[in-house]
Amino acid sequence: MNSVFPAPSLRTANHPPVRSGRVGVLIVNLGSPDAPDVPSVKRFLGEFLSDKRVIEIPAFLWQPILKLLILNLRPRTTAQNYAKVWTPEGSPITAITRAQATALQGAFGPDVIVDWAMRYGTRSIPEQLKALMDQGCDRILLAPMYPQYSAATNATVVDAANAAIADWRWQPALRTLPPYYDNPDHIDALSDSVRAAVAALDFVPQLIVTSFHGMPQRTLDRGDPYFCQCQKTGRLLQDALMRDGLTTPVKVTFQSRFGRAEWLKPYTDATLESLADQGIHRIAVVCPGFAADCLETLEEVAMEGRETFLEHGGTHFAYLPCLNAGDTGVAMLKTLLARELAGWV
Ligand SMILES: C=CC1=C(C)c2cc3[nH]c(cc4nc(cc5[nH]c(cc1n2)c(C)c5CCC(=O)O)C(CCC(=O)O)=C4C)c(C)c3C=C
Ligand SMILES: [Fe+2]
Ligand SMILES: [Fe+2]
Repeated sequence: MNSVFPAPSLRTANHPPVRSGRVGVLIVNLGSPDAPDVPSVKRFLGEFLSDKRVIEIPAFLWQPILKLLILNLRPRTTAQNYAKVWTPEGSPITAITRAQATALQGAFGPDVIVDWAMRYGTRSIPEQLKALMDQGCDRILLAPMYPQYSAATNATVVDAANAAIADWRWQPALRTLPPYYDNPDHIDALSDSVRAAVAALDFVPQLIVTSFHGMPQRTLDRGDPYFCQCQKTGRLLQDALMRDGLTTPVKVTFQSRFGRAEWLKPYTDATLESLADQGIHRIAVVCPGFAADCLETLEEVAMEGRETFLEHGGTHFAYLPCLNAGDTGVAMLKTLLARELAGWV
């Protein structure tokens, strides 16, 4: 067989110069507008909310609502909210995702390039996949920064990557980091970070509220595992905190409801309104569904959530940050990613 393949003409052909043999790791998060202003937010929301994985309503019904109503009304408020959390390095989620990739650069050896991309907005998945391929990465590990799987987050990252390489002649081999909601390294990192943050407070919380991003209830009915994975993260976090001597109860809630349909319950805002009536006046809130702090955690929970709780009889509120690019979070990501790179490096 070897003597007839490849054909002699191909054996002697001059191949254009190519680089190969390296491995890429692409950290991916959701994305942000380029600036906290109305045109940028409109562009960002236009792309994000046109994704059929995010809004599961037929386009002929949804697009008129999006274009005529949502994109004319929502960007003003959303831009004001972004302005409250914007940093000199840009949107928090962008700055933190960049810092995570920087911290992981070199962690897997000289032939593994760690890069980052956003599913929506600037620094797109197609651009960064191309950049990795141009640097010789013919094997790429996609790493969606979502601990719990949902079609609206993880699946759309894989869709975008597959669409990006669909017309390439030489495609890289792709792997995907699985959801890590119950991974012991993740749970330990969460538990360590929550314990350290609680120990640094000047009050003793009666309850730890975990606030996960919400999803429409019908996504659960249709088989999305997100709700159950959030519940399991909450339960395992409770167990790990108990094991390590913090007996404060943990409650799972869901934030960021969008639209009028029923979303996963209990809602974070309604919970914060009702806790004081149940005798709970001192709480710590943490968002274990987010690998990086962002608009939803910093504005909606740490700012608005605090106000809601204090206005409804609460006396002490602490927001505990996400794992972000801190040592604990980066060490955890390094362990998880190294496991997925097995056989490649
Ligand atoms: C962590 C997982 C996330 C899930 C699940 C999710 C589902 C989901 N989100 C919307 C609508 C919006 N989300 C918005 C912001 C936003 N969402 C996530 C993550 C998840 N979303 C993040 C990390 C962010 C913040 C991005 C940032 O720039 O900081 C927004 C924009 C803000 C606003 O206008 O309120 C919308 C809208 C839906 C409909 C949905 C599930 C189907
Ligand atoms: Fe969202
Ligand atoms: Fe929100």
